[in-house]
Amino acid sequence: MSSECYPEESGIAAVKPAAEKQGEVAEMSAEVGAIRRGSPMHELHLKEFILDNAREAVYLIGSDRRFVYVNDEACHSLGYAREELLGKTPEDIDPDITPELGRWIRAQLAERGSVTIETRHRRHDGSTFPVEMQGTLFEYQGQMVNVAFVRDITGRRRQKSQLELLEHAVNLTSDGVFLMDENVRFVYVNEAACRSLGFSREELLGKTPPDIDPDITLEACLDMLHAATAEPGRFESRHRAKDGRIFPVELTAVIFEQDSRRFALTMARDITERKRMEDKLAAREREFRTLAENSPDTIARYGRDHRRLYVNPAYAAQVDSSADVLLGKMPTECPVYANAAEYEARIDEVFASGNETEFELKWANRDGQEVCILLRLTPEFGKDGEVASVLAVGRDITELSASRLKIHQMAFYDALTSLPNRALFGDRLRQILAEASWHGQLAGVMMLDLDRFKTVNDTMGHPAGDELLRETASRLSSCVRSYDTVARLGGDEFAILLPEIRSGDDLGRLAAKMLDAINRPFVLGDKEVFVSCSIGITLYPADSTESDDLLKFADSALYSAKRSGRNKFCFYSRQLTESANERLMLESELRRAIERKELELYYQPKVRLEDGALIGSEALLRWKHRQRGVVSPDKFIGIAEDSGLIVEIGEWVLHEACRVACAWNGAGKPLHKVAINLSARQFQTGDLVRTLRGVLEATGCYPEWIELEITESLLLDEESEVLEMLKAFRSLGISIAIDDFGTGYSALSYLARFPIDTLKIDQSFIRNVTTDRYSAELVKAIVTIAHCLEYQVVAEGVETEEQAAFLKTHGCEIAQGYLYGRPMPQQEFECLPLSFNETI
Ligand SMILES: Nc1nc2c(ncn2[C@@H]2O[C@@H]3COP(=O)(O)O[C@H]4[C@@H](O)[C@H](n5cnc6c(=O)[nH]c(N)nc65)O[C@@H]4COP(=O)(O)O[C@H]3[C@H]2O)c(=O)[nH]1
Repeated sequence: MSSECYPEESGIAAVKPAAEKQGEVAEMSAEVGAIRRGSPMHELHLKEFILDNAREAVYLIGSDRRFVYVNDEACHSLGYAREELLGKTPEDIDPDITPELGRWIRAQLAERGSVTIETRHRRHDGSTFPVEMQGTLFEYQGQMVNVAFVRDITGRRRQKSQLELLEHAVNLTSDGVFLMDENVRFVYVNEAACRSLGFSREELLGKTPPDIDPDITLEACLDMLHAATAEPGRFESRHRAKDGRIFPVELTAVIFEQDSRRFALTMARDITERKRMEDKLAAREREFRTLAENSPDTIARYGRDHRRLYVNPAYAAQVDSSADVLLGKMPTECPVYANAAEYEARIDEVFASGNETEFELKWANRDGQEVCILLRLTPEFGKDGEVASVLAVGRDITELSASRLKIHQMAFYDALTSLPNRALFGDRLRQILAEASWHGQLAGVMMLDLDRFKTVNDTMGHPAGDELLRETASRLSSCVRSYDTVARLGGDEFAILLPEIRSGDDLGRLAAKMLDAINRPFVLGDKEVFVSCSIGITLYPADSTESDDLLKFADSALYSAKRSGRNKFCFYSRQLTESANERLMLESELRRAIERKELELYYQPKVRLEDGALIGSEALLRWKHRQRGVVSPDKFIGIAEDSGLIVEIGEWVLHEACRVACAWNGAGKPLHKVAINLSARQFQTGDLVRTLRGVLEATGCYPEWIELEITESLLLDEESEVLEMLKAFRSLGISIAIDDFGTGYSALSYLARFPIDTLKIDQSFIRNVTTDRYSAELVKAIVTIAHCLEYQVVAEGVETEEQAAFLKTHGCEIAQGYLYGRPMPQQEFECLPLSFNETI
């Protein structure tokens, strides 16, 4: 809108009238006036014809501001009949003419003779449309006449707004837009083009590309314009800004024709930042190459198809190959890695996740040695943000891996047998219990130890002991399934973990199999050795769900197996635990029993069956506990043996028994032998002979006044040492009795080799001797064999006269049992008669 002729706020554009048109219209209007006032008819018709066929609407406005003439176009464009329009005023058809505008138009006409404005006209149906109205005022025959030519500018307005929209859009792009005519002069540039070069639009228009591009000539531009096809071309060049600054640009040019004229449209993008990034990338790539080529670590780059895109010299050297061979190959192709498939899977993983990962790659080198490489796979991202390649950096950790394995082996495996050790067993146990709990499965834990390991170790030496352990480990392992665990906990103690079992019976069967396996002879050096083992078994979850408890329970079951004669297996029961706790308590109290003088010896008479004479006694230990009362030896001797307290207690017993033997023997008195029980543990200290000698000396007891009672198992367990000690006792003049004969191995063969004087038939045979034929026959056989070997026979647990009579009849010399008296204190014993013939 031009502000020179109309107030801006009116919103109506005023346009200067063309001078020629002004003259023509004035003349025509004058003619119209003349016609009305009686000009010749043909002229009148001609002029009316011209006006009615004009493209513009024509209104002739009289001095009273009413239309005195309108042409056809005026009627047509407004939808009125001529009669309807004539007599109307401009305000009737123009909704925008306010009184103020009307005054302004009139003033313009009065002052300048003409006025052009853009306004709106309203049709008969009420719709409006934009128009350009040109009014001219002139005086005709003393009258002021105004003729208005009105043109519908709807199309022009639309075109204009489209152009404005286009311009706005072009200005929004950050790329510079240059439109060049056939002389490659800029005929249009957008704001971005001005901004990037620092020129105003006016400065740029009319310039040519060489004015802003130091790398191009006008001739080249013209050649391009005239030679180029309509296909857009893209190339890089440089632009020079108004201040002389030169910067890189990417140009996209397209040539087109319009109204037979050639134009070139060029879009220019400032690529300073991109170039900087590319330079930076190139520098980084150079840097990477220098580092990679000189790195002692192996470096390889992989594409999405697992094929190598790059390998550094260290890589080629390590696999003893060359880049030519390695490039383009996949890990599964070359070189042959043990876990190449995992390698490729890891590459896929990095491509998919975009995260780096690490793993150990193993392969055999040229010499067949296993090489271990720690590989780190790192994603390399492309411009699109996607992983473009994966970089694999490898470090040789063969030595580290070997020492790590060794440390692991040392920490979790037993060096001698290579079995898992206690720590690993504990770990696996916890893990298996967690799994068993999740899957609702049963599991078994066994504790096993060898019954005669100490003997082998002591008599055949440690190398033989080691061999025995190794062979035991191998036999046990061969008894179990691959997913069971056999561990060596220390010494001759083994533990077995058995997941996924069906029932306790499975464990029983397996334990029996293990007993058999260990019972087979072991060849140690050039000797054949027979060993047995004891096994304790506990069951998850029946016995406990806690790993520590299960170990403890298996241990107490093992103890129980040992107590019940060895070469056996035993299941854990709650009673076992309770008795174990009880044992622990008793053990601590037993330690104080001697100093508190709670121990006492009772004596049970031994009677010669032939004449009923009291010929001796057996010293039997009693513990008079402050709270518990008299504690039976069955309850505490075992504890004393296991804890080692038996050595001290045994010495006290020897002292006490010898002291009493002195009292009951001597001048004028018949011989009274006091039998003293010795436990196997006392033999193991090695000091027993010296101790006994010392006691005899200290008490003044004669060796023939005492007899030592040992069990058969002692003869089996500790063969050579025991034999030596027994010989020493014999040489001192002390007699030896085998206690509880018949309950153990009853292997008579060994008896002959030991210096034994007496066999004591176990009371279990005597109990039924008169009622059970088998017991009777057995007792008779024992008596016969004993006599053959020149041993004396003592029958234990004689409770009835019938039993005594049977024994007497069958040649048993001595009897002991409640029939003659229960074990009793010394004073009470001293009141016994010297012969039982009359009393019984
Ligand atoms: N039912 C029945 N039992 C009879 C009869 N006659 C004797 N007895 C019991 O049979 C056991 C015989 O002792 P033992 O076989 O040497 O078996 C002994 C022995 O092995 C051990 N013991 C006792 N005192 C000592 C000791 O001072 N040192 C060692 N190492 N062991 C001892 O304790 C075991 C048990 O001793 P006690 O309880 O005193 O039990 C004694 C005795 O009281 C009878 O007619 N009927």
